[in-house]
Amino acid sequence: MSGHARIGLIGLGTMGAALASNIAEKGFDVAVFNRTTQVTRDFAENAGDLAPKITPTETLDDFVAALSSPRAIILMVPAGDPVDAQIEALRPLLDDDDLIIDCGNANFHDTDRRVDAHTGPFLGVGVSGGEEGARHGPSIMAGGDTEYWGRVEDIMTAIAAKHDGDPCAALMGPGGAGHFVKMVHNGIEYADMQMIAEVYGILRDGHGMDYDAIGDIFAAWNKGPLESYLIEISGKVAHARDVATGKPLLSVIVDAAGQKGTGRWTVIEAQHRLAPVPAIEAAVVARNLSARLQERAKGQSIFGAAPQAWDGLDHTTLEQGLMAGKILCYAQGFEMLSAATRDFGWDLPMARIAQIWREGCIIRSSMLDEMATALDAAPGVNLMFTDHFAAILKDTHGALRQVVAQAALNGHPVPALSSGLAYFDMMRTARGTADMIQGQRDFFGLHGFVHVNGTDDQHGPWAKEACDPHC
Ligand SMILES: NC(=O)C1=CN([C@@H]2O[C@H](COP(=O)(O)OP(=O)(O)OC[C@H]3O[C@@H](n4cnc5c(N)ncnc54)[C@H](OP(=O)(O)O)[C@@H]3O)[C@@H](O)[C@H]2O)C=CC1
Ligand SMILES: O=C(CO)[C@H](O)[C@H](O)COP(=O)(O)O
Repeated sequence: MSGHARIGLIGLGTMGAALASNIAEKGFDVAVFNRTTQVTRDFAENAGDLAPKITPTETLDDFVAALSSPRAIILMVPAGDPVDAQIEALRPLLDDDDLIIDCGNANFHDTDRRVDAHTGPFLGVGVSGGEEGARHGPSIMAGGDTEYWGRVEDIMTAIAAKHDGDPCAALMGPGGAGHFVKMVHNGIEYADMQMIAEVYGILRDGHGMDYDAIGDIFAAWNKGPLESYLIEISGKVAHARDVATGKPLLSVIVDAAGQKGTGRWTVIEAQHRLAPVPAIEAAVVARNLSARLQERAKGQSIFGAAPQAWDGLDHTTLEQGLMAGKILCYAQGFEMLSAATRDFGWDLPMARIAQIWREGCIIRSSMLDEMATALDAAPGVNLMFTDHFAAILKDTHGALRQVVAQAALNGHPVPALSSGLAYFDMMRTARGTADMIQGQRDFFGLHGFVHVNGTDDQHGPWAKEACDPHC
């Protein structure tokens, strides 16, 4: 038996409820189901004008029966076991050709596994934009077969954010490609957020500014080259007040960052791909360290507080330093996507990825439009070497250096900004210091090195002398 709803959605939490409303608002009939039935009832009751497009269901059988055939079902439940359990519960109720679409933040390895299991048509789709994005237009990164994407592309492009009319939704490639791109998006998100937090720390502890003044600076930067969602909300967060006490909100938030895993996955996967993403690594490490509240308090009691007040850097230097840092973390993210293209035989559409990140997602930024243009003009080139961004980095890396140097001299931890700078400096140093690493490796393990004359598998004098007492 098949019903009339064009698509189904399971999981009416923060994202699922917003996504279902978005789908209904765009004119598609949507059937919904939630593990806790009262949530479904509340959702339906509060649907207002959208109610005629929404079919609330209270059993999986009714949910499946409400869908038109071939069915398409979005899962918006926590990643991991809940997704497998939901698939297992659904498949016996479905026809062989019915499509399941996991729109949560799945680990792309899980998505690959689910596709390879061949239990039925499956798409792994990364969705970014938080609740607001899901409700009014997220960025959508899909992975799977072109045919399956084709079945729901009209819905996905209708609900997606638009940039000058261009939907921020696209098929990234087969299997886990969509969730891979979403994972890297989140890795960039971590680094971008961390860099902003580091500059906030300099303004608060170095310059001694109050929260409103810091909010004003972020608001001003949001009108310039740093214009982005994360800068915008950082200004709003700095201006916000705690409802209970009336104090600045930031002053009452414990400085221990949460994390659900996508940043960590990015870093682990980057190591497997030999893709250097030091700013993202630094951001993950910073979140881990932030959670060590007692140890940090102990450290302060032993060594004294680290952040020292100092005369400060002018705001333009901070703004430019943050610009350079931001470009370098996006460059690292795109390089990781290139590594996946190479290693997995995917053909990730770099410029298109930058395009679909221009609106809707958490890392949306005015720079992404320029990144899309730069990556389109120079396919396969590291973003930092493209004409446009190389020119900006030439103008701004000095500011980043000043920020990092002054922060270090005054005891302000700026791990992501300094990792960004180290990446920049390594990537602009033709002859680095790995000759010493190779010499050391050959000395203790006869691992061999490449001679500058081009001959490989060379050894130092210790090889011939079987490591006599002088070597
Ligand atoms: N929040 C965000 O900003 C974003 C989240 N995501 C991803 O979207 C997915 C959903 O996140 P979000 O909406 O925030 O989560 P919520 O916690 O708000 O909602 C989770 C939903 O999943 C249901 N659920 C939980 N566990 C199970 C289970 N074992 N079996 C079946 N249903 C279950 C819950 O039902 P019940 O009411 O019964 O508890 C609820 O409807 C996650 O993968 C998340 O990482 C992606 C982008 C942004
Ligand atoms: O995917 C998202 C944004 O793009 C989610 O909000 C995700 O939860 C953010 O990651 P974390 O919780 O680890 O900060």
